[in-house]
Amino acid sequence: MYLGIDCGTQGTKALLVNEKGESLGRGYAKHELVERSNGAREQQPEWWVAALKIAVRDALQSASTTEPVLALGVSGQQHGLVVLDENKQVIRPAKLWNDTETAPQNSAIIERLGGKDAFFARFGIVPLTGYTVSKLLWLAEKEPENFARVRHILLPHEYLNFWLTGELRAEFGDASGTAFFDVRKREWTREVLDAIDGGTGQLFAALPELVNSDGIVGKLRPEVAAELGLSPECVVSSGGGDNMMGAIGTGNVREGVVTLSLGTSSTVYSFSTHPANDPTGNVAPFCSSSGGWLPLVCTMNATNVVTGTVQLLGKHVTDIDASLDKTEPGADGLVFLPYLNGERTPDLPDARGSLHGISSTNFTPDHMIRAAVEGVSFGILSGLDLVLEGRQAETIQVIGGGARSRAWRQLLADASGATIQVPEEEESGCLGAAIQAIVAYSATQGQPQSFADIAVTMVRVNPASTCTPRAEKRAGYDAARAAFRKQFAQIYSAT
Ligand SMILES: Nc1ncnc2c1ncn2[C@@H]1O[C@H](COP(=O)(O)OP(=O)(O)O)[C@@H](O)[C@H]1O
Ligand SMILES: O=C(CO)[C@@H](O)[C@H](O)COP(=O)(O)O
Repeated sequence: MYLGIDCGTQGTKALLVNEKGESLGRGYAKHELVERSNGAREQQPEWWVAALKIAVRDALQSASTTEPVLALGVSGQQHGLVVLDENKQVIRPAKLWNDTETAPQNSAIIERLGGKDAFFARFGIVPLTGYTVSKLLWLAEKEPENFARVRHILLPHEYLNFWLTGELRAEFGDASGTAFFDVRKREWTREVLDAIDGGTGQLFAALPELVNSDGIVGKLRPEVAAELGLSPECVVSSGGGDNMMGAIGTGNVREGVVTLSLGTSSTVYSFSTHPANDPTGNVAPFCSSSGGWLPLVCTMNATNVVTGTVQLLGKHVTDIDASLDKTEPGADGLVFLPYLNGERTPDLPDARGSLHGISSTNFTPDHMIRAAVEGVSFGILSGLDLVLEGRQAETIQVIGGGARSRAWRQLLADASGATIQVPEEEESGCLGAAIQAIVAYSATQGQPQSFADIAVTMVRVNPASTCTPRAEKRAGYDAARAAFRKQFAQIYSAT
């Protein structure tokens, strides 16, 4: 059997599968998250390791078979910065993808490279707040002693691969989210790092070697294998960013498939054979982890806003369906701009959330919950329009914790006009990582299999979760989206 591990923002999941795509066991452990009012969002890499151990242990204990795990793959939250010293020890907590404390450094690095247009022309990407590059400049400015000690730069999934195998390696999909990577040439860019370390070469020398998305990083360290209850012969694939692995796990390895994730972040993406060409940076031109590219829009506020709202009102996420069922599109005029953590798309790292249009008829918990769900959904549906360049999606694969809400899925169907499907295996990041492990393992056996072939066998839709769009609701959602855009423009058009 094969193991997929997904280190998300809120927790780490592990999934055991066979080559038919049947899940054989699973485990989960939560992470702590340090959030400060200045926008800092940090985690200790050792927390991910601790959660991985619990998740893998529980997956193995719950497994219906004792077959050996032949290969594993790791999916990880994108963009986080892990820095190691000369002894390969972690120097400080990782700043995460949703850290907005580094917004000034993001602007500064763009200016140092000649502005947004010049950055895009040279490297095919425009750094947004949250990408890895600004975290390095922040470290240089705010913690020069720590900066001087940096000898290795890793992303979260690469750190876990390092812990598992002892090898320092990177992979194209996750590397493309650093903004010190040329997404067109698929190689590291020294120029961007020179603008941070003054050309000493310190940072460029700290970059790991890149391996192909179907390649392997190594085998498990014997002591790690013993601790996890796995064989030291277990192969570790290159792994990748959680969106790249979610793409594989939803069959988004060919053009025409659309995936929308409702996790801590909300993301929407669709496989492409060429890099996205958006000089505004709104559509991220990331590489996929199955050989091509993955144009992607990410918003920083998703289930945190909805979960926070229901909890504030003394309710539970399972109450969302009832609130959506009891209220109509537009929440009777209540508009929730959901930028509690600042925002990445639109590019407003210092924004904050706000409620508008409160009246005596809509000032109820149900309307408040609908307004929160609509605020998050309208933001990511605008992202969908950007990724598809205005084309209508026929079906969308929805994943992440929010996909569990039947009424939220129906809202997405009604507002987008697309049929919403949920994969049979809900943990798409884990499944994608396991599929990648199978691809990598098959190559070591001299019988290489392709991502597309395996996805056809292993990725299935759960028909019971499908939601088809209701034409009679479309006008209400179009009006609600227009009201949302108008409110947004009133506040932010001058910025
Ligand atoms: N039925 C539900 N409806 C809406 N949100 C839910 C539901 N179940 C779980 N969630 C939310 O999903 C989030 C976790 O999603 P997940 O995709 O696992 O996040 P991440 O990968 O960022 O760690 C939590 O905020 C949780 O409250
Ligand atoms: O920054 C991005 C995408 O570019 C985020 O999607 C992170 O990869 C975090 O993912 P989740 O924890 O929400 O799954």
